[in-house]
Amino acid sequence: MAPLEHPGLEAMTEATAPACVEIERLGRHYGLPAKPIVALQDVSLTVREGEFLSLLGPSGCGKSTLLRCIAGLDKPTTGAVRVRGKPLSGPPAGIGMVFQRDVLLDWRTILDNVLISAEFQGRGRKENIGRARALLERFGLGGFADRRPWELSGGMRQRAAICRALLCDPDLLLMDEPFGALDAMTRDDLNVELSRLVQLGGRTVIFVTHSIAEAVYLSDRVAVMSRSPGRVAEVFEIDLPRPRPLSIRETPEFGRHVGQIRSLFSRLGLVREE
Ligand SMILES: Nc1ncnc2c1ncn2[C@@H]1O[C@H](COP(=O)(O)OP(=O)(O)OP(=O)(O)O)[C@@H](O)[C@H]1O
Repeated sequence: MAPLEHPGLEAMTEATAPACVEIERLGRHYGLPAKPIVALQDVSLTVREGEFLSLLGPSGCGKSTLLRCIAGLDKPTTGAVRVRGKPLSGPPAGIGMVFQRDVLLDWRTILDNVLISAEFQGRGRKENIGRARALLERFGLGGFADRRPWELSGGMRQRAAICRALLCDPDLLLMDEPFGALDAMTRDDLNVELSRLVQLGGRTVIFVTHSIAEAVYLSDRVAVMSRSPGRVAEVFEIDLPRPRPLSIRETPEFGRHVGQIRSLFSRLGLVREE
């Protein structure tokens, strides 16, 4: 069974770690060339190995489009994405993806839903059962392996979706607003679990969210996107120490990061100040 951790990378600093994802002057237009919908324009960004980067911005600014381009599920109109130096021509090897909705198959057990990613990658089911069970255990679903998705709460289903994404030990994890539909307590719970996972090893994570506090809590850097057309307006370093207990959200340093980002939101006209 492959280890759940990625030892080694944690010692690297942001400056010394090699680039994992390089986005260069990326543009994505939809619709007719005569009347295009410009979802993204001139986006350049580098995400380093082992880094947790959040894409933060209002609805419709192109966060999901950018994530799909990185996942090789959508093709840029202009510019390029390289993963570990290679230009994309489809989903790159070694990625895991978690979507806004859990997309579990109702007719399969939770264990079999988790094992789907091994099946997709042509890996043996039997060889991966132990790892799938270990992941379910770690995410508090040990007793639910034989249940069907409709027997679980929204938070439990999303946990199962995360286990599925982690099964093949991806070194690049792409998460498209995975906790957006959850209640605040479940969201806090999963934020803590994800933060622990990041702490364990040097997995690179790109995480889409609408929530400033969630982005600050989880990330090493936060890229704030502006709307129409979607661009990266500014990238913020979050130098809060890890591990990060939830109580870090009550510290002045946390408040300072949130305040800086909120003030950019305000300057960009993304929030209304009464
Ligand atoms: N397949 C598509 N065809 C046409 N337009 C699209 C398509 N996908 C996205 N768009 C448009 O591109 C823009 C960016 O959409 P996208 O879903 O990437 O935004 P988002 O920031 O992820 O939004 P949300 O936070 O609401 O999920 C929107 O104007 C959307 O209507």
